[in-house]
Amino acid sequence: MSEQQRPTILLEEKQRVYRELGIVKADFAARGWFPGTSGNLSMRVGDYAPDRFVFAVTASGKDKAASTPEDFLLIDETGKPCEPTALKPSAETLIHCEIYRKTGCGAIFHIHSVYNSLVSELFWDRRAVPVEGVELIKAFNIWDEEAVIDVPIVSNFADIPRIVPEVTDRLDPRIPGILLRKHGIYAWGRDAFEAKKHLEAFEFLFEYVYKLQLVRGR
Ligand SMILES: CSCCC(=O)C(=O)COP(=O)(O)O
Ligand SMILES: [Zn+2]
Repeated sequence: MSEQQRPTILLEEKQRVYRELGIVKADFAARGWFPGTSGNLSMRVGDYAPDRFVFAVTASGKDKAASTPEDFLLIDETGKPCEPTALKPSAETLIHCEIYRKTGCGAIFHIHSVYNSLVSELFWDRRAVPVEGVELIKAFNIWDEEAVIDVPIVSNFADIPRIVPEVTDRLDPRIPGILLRKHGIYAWGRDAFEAKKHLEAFEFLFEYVYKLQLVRGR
């Protein structure tokens, strides 16, 4: 996107988004959701447009439990920084771009946890984690009696651009999340509040599904 075409980002809007992401980052770090510098967060900045947008994303490889003035940078829809910066965007920025493009969401949170990694491997043969009739499915605004959902799982590759088409193919408009095999989960929502709600629900459900398997001796 050329300098001229780029939507104007108000300084106050950028600061508001950085502040909000900083609060989420500290919260998730306190829960142990960023082991070994893993995980990344992003949030849209400015006006929404389906094919032209800007978002703030975490800088790559940082200790996400620490709070510094260099935690976030602005990225355009192609995955490139929108302002001159020495910071490196998250290595997984292209996955964020694709999720924004496909879903129109406002915030995306990615974490690695033991339970999301376990279920992504346990159910790899089905390419989805089935969750049956658990109340917390309602967190995804699915209110059917005894609802059954399938949380998609896609291959994980060291080469991130190879993951992008897998995400494109498997995104389910009803399910605001996707698992990368033996890697972690991406969860999203209209805003940071909703993305966090979805992520918390996924993590609860993955722990439940895993423990249910154990209890049933499978
Ligand atoms: C050490 S974790 C490996 C990379 C990863 O999966 C991740 O979530 C963090 O990458 P980033 O570049 O966003 O720090
Ligand atoms: Zn990751």
